[in-house]
Amino acid sequence: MATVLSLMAYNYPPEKLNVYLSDDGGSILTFYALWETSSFAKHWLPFCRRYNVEPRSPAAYFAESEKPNDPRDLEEWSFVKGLYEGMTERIDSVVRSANVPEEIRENHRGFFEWNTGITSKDHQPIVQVLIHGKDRDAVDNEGNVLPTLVYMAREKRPQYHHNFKAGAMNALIRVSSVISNSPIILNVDCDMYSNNSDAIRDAMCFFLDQEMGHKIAFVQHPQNYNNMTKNNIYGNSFNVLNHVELRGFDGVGGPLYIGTGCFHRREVLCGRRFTNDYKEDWDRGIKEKIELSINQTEEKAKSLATCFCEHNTQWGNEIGVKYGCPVEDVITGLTIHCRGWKSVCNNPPREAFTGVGPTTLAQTILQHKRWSEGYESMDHALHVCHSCEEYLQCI
Ligand SMILES: O=c1ccn([C@@H]2O[C@H](COP(=O)(O)OP(=O)(O)O[C@H]3O[C@H](CO)[C@@H](O)[C@H](O)[C@H]3O)[C@@H](O)[C@H]2O)c(=O)[nH]1
Ligand SMILES: [Mn+2]
Repeated sequence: MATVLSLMAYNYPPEKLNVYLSDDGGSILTFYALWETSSFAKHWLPFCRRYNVEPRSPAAYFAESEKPNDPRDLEEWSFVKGLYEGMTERIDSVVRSANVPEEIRENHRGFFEWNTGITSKDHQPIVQVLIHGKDRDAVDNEGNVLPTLVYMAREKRPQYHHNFKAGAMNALIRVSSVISNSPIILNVDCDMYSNNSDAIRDAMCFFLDQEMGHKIAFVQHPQNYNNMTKNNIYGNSFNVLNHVELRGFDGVGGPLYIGTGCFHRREVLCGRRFTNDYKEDWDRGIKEKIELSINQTEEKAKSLATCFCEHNTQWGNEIGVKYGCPVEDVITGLTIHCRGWKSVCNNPPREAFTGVGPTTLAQTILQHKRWSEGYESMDHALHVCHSCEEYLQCI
């Protein structure tokens, strides 16, 4: 939930921010935690703005920040810290008992989705708009608009292949297209958080650049970790990758997509090829006039998160994140480059994203096995693609 709060608290107009949590486990516990988070956000966001808080993950901030000296600041700091600890204690206790009590379930209609005894591998699509930015009552404790906040769990059925993270990302692209449809999509893995509240503004500078902006498909940030061991004996902090290779890719039109901390143009992710006269439609977001009620929007979104909706379509192939490869991110980035686009690696002095990476030998081996298998399967796929071969030869 700290990830979600760090993203909701970006230094960016809240009416333009829409945060989606994709829960591939389809768990009522995650839904409960997000429902709690939506209330805490009403205190956290104004607090972040007033005190220019960094980082905006409350877990990271309270773990590293010093108590303020000014008594009035201290009072507010302690109040918000208390609210955060209260929330995490309630969530931990519900998770320990693996049950959301009836008196809590009555507070939000979203809990009804779990009334039929669903399991993580067999359930209907769930989309719940917890905060709707256009709702006049959806304001923080200072009366400011809140970002839209959506919970989603795509449909899972044992007889349908779910395509792992790529499948989840594609469902997210479709669901968000009927709720916000913003031209830029940022994806952040659940084990990372935003560490720099200006990261959206920074990334937008690349997309809006008068000379180069129209050529840029995505802005990728390095994957930094804050849990590395002192001697970093398995090399998991990826110093060479983050500080040399990612930048070095500039020579061939920019880095590949590495799965998290990446801002994409929606249209490009959905398969658009580059043309020199390309112009972004910055007003493409859902317009107020044609807006449906929250219920209608949720129903429409659910229909786009079913197992069946990708049947006989190009999703996972020509449209969206690619299927069939354990490194779905890298192959998707390559495909985008092959369609003529460029990308940018941005590594601001205050790291834009950070999170947890592998620290033990077992975790390291598991990750490298997955990546090696991914690169190997990609190698086969790319030999049939002429423009990819050209790009690879440049590398
Ligand atoms: O069936 C799945 C599997 C994973 N995920 C999500 O995918 C993300 C990444 O998964 P994680 O287990 O953290 O994988 P890593 O090994 O850390 O993944 C690295 O390698 C992947 C493949 O190259 C990239 O997608 C990741 O961004 C990159 O951090 C997480 O947010 C998961 O919730 C799903 O939504 N559905
Ligand atoms: Mn990870």
